[in-house]
Amino acid sequence: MSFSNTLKEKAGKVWEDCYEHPFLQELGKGTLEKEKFKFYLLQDYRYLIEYAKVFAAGSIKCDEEKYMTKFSGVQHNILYDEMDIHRKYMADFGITEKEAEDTVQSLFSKAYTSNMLATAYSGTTADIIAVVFPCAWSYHDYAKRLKQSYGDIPEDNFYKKWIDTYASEEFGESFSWFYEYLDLLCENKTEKELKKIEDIFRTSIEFEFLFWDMAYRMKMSY
Ligand SMILES: Cc1ncc(C[n+]2csc(CCO)c2C)c(N)n1
Repeated sequence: MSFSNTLKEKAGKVWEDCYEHPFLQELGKGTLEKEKFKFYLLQDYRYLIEYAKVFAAGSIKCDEEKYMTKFSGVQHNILYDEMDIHRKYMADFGITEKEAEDTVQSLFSKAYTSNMLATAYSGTTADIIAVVFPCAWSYHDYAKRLKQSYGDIPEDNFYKKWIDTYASEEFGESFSWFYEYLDLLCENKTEKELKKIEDIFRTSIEFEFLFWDMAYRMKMSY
């Protein structure tokens, strides 16, 4: 198994704790309270703006033209495609773009994106891939498993679009270069350096747990 593929196992229990979180399980069943999803949506919209900046940093630090294009492509996809899912759900809720832009980032979300941006500014391209990797990989993994657990998501599940988008093969393809590029960058790293990459990866998935939990409890702060 390649180094990148081992990271999920190495991250340990927290990966499964996210999947088992009531926010995701209720989303799969379609029973999640809409107020909770609305809270998530607005926080996630703000989160994605900060997250997109991490890819710009990746692009600046990247020496290979091929991957530089990939970094800037993901930034574009976040701002246009991914945030479009949010805009569609926001329209259902009657939320204006101005309201979304004016949303204050919660304490947990700020901590998460500050950690990502600190890594992006001070780290290497391998560190940058490691810090964003769990976001894409875990969403794809969880959405696919929700589909398996709850069967094909029925039309009347309000969260169908969300689940189907992240579970799609197209979405899986969009970040397959994370595995390839991280493995390439890690080829000659020492044990100590690899351990650092594992720590960065695990910290992000731990923040993912806090993000689900924050949304479920609709908590802005401690
Ligand atoms: C808190 C939070 N974590 C992860 C994602 C998922 N996500 C964000 S950008 C992107 C595409 C490229 O990595 C994906 C899958 C999210 N929306 N919100």
